Amino acid sequence: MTMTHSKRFIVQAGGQLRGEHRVPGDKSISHRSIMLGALAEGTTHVSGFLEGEDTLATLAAFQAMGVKITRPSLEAVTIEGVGLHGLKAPAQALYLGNSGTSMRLMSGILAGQSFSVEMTGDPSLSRRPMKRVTVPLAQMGAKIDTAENGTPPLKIHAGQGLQGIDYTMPIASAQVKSCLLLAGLYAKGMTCITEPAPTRDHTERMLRGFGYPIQQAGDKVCLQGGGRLQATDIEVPADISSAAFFMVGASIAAGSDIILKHVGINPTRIGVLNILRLMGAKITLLNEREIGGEPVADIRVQASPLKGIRIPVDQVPLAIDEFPAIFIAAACAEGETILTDAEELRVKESDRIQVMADGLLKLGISAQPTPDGIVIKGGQLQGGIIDSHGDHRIAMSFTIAGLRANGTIEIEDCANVATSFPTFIQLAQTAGIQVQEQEA
Ligand SMILES: O=C(O)C1=C[C@@H](OP(=O)(O)O)[C@@H](O)[C@H](O)C1
Ligand SMILES: C=C(OP(=O)(O)O)C(=O)O
Repeated sequence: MTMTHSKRFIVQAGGQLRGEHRVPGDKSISHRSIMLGALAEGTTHVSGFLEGEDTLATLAAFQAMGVKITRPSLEAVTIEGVGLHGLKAPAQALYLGNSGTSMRLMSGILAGQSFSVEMTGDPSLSRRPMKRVTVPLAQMGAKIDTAENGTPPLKIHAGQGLQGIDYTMPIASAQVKSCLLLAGLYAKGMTCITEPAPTRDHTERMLRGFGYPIQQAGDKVCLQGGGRLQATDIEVPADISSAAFFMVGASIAAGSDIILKHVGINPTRIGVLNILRLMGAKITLLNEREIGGEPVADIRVQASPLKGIRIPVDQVPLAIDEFPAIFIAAACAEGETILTDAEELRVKESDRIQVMADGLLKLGISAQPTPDGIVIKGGQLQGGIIDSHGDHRIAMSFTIAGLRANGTIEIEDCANVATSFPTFIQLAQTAGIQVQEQEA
């Protein structure tokens, strides 16, 4: 399969962000709503679902395994759960597109099935490391074949009979933690996962929401296999990872004043908010409330001068997907911003350290990659041509950069923005960015 280069964004320099806007539903929660809804007993109704290519890949995969899933409207999904043991062998390999979350979490679920199944992905997903899940799953008893270097496709063999595990993760990864907890549902005995640093805890919250007991103490989370999930209704909040582009945009563009409605502010997801505040951003949380076990707020962001900082290492896992946007804030800040302990950025949809550094250099900003981070010196952004390498978050970050550039920015290979934020261009235009999308 060849990479699609089918879309290009053209961003005119300048502008400011105004108004009240709601970005689409949280991607992590949307994936999990399909997975847990499918494995539950009874009918789960989801509202606020992210209609993105990644989450639709998860949805289609469960349909292919015999789960009846309907969509009464674009953002509403009804899942008729089949119970933990009701999935059926799909007729062919499950194609998961660009979505690491789908493949890693589903490998935990599929390791517990009585049928064999193969998972494949696009060229980006086919380069991503899977040993982080296949190694501990093998310790639980699973038999999984990968390509030679531990990358997809993954072939999961039937009926291996999993055992619980007490596993300390070498990397802070919510995908690994979630994969093993989901495998733990099928395992004999207890499965316990210890994380080296806190990561997003949607799986734990949602398992509880589906009535599954979870024990948590400090950095360790445990569950006992062999229980059942009870269907529930899920209201998905707006995705802070999508809101992040507009939080940075409003901070850097003079005169901006924007409100982002109904955004999930789970403490394990608000690294971007904490980091921007440390840089001097003016961010106010309004109308804080809790919906379906997740904290939510409207986020007001007003333009304000930013300064470079050394990013606290404890914030790194809490802002892991927001760094491309944070790097644009750093490029507009006074002084140097230093990021360390973030080597994980090199194995996302692209090498986000190198690809962002290359792009920032093209726009006249000094950006020095290091093995586990980057040093960015704020300055005047110029116009230029950027290769997003098919990475949605790179494409959206350089769109926001246009607000502070002194020339037109052209961004290549943007089709994958639809994986997480299919309405990005319309929302960006409505909010005040002069951006056009072209077929390339
Ligand atoms: O669990 C999840 O939903 C996710 C976890 C993170 O990945 P890692 O677990 O690899 O850090 C994040 O980058 C990804 O976009 C979504
Ligand atoms: C890393 C990301 O997603 P995934 O791992 O699901 O591909 C992301 O959305 O930035």
